[in-house]
Amino acid sequence: MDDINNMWCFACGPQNPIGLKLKFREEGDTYISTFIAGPEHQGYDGIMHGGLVSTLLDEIMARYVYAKGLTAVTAKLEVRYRQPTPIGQELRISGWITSQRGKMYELAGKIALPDGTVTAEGKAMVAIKGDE
Ligand SMILES: CCCCCCCCCC(=O)SCCNC(=O)CCNC(=O)[C@H](O)C(C)(C)COP(=O)(O)OP(=O)(O)OC[C@H]1O[C@@H](n2cnc3c(N)ncnc32)[C@H](O)[C@@H]1OP(=O)(O)O
Repeated sequence: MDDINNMWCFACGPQNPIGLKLKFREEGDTYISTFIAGPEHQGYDGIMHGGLVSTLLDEIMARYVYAKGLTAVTAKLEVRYRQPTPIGQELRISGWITSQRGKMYELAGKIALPDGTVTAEGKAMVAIKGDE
């Protein structure tokens, strides 16, 4: 999982030509990204594909742990699709750590529209690989 190959991460790799190219920032104890889905990201017309909604949540949570310098993999992911996530609107994706026990972190995340409407919520268990 070296940084050269990580440049091809589907969600955040700058070299992946079909990737989502997410960028991140930390606000307090919350990790944030934004994304505007296009027609190529939809399932039903106008609605982002649920698998990609899951990808956004998976990424914001696991990558927050990775951003802390740890080699992190998602061990478990739960997604609640509250409302259809539209294409063409800026999505605010946020994630935060809720607990840690040994090598296992628990995180929560959500996706919100510009008006604050939450379209999806996630919970994840993120495991640290190796002796870190
Ligand atoms: C630029 C780079 C981008 C960085 C961001 C990355 C974002 C992408 C995130 C991903 O999508 S990563 C890809 C999807 N995930 C994987 O491929 C992970 C595959 N699974 C594994 O590698 C291992 O199963 C894992 C490291 C998660 C756990 O294996 P271990 O051998 O370390 O643990 P083990 O199975 O022995 O269990 C150790 C403890 O954790 C617990 N555990 C393991 N998996 C669990 C689980 N899923 N739920 C609950 N508990 C779990 C397990 O019960 C046990 O508890 P106890 O010690 O109390 O007995």
